[in-house]
Amino acid sequence: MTGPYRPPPALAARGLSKAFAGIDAVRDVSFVVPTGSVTGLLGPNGSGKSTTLRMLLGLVHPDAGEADVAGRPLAAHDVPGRVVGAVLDGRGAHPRRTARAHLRCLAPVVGVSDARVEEVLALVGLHDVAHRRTGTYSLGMRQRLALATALLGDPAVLVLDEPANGLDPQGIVWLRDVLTARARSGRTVLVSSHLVRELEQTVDHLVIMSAGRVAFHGSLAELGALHPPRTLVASADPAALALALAAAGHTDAILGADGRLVVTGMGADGVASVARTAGVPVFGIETATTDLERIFLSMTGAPPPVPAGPSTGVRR
Ligand SMILES: Nc1ncnc2c1ncn2[C@@H]1O[C@H](COP(=O)(O)OP(=O)(O)OP(=O)(O)O)[C@@H](O)[C@H]1O
Repeated sequence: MTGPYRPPPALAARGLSKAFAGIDAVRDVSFVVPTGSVTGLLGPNGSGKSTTLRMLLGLVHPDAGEADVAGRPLAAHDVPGRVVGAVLDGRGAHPRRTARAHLRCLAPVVGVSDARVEEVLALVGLHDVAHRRTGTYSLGMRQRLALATALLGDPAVLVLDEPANGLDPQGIVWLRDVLTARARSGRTVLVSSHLVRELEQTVDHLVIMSAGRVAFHGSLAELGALHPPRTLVASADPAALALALAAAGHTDAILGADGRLVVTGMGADGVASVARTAGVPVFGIETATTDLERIFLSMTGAPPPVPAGPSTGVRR
């Protein structure tokens, strides 16, 4: 019996490895990027994100492993530029060329017209400055132009390496909207960052890399399930409460540094009910939702990020 047709994943990495001068940059990396998702590739600097993206795009030859885009190697597609668009760094346009001329040059390569050039210029907010030479552009403007270049062929898959670099807070919100709109229309985005906050409101799937390996791969819900929320309870008698919880079959409670009992895997209502039944007074109870940044740091051993500056850490 055959089941319903399932499209291949938008991107698939199978056992990708790469060493430079004998030092592993990426080791046995496997993951899939589901079609229609915004998938975040998250990892500290030097964890192997760029090398992985370049292997997926056929720009770096892996020492071992294979990469597929929409079910086959990118080179096996007739017009690769219509299948995948990439932003690997903010450079790429000749500084003496205008943004419009740069895109018009590339349009025939991916088989689109000048009208599409105007469309992507408008989409990335560069229409009014498209006549200027790109050498006069700010880093954020160059990022927008790089995104316009990647979008030119309206590809099914977008691969973006740290696209938020150089964008101001409004730019990051704008980028987030562009990426989620692509996913809503059934296309796919793989976007890398070393900053959790840049991605956490945008992605539905995550690949977390640490020291060249995959530390986690799955949906945000699956990540959350690995790290259940904790309930913090201020009680006159935390020891009695811990005993009451244990008697109720719940043993995962420890005394926190601030004197509160930290109960993992049981919600505030449940803890309150046990406390009430046991007659243990409780004078404060709160749920500590597991934030993505804490999980990321625990998985990668990355140093805490610098406090959010003007171009990072934007929340809507
Ligand atoms: N062409 C290269 N030659 C030598 N070493 C390289 C090369 N490209 C990457 N590396 C090394 O491989 C490791 C992984 O680098 P990579 O750029 O893939 O990581 P990354 O997670 O993208 O980091 P970043 O966010 O800093 O770009 C690093 O130690 C890097 O120095």
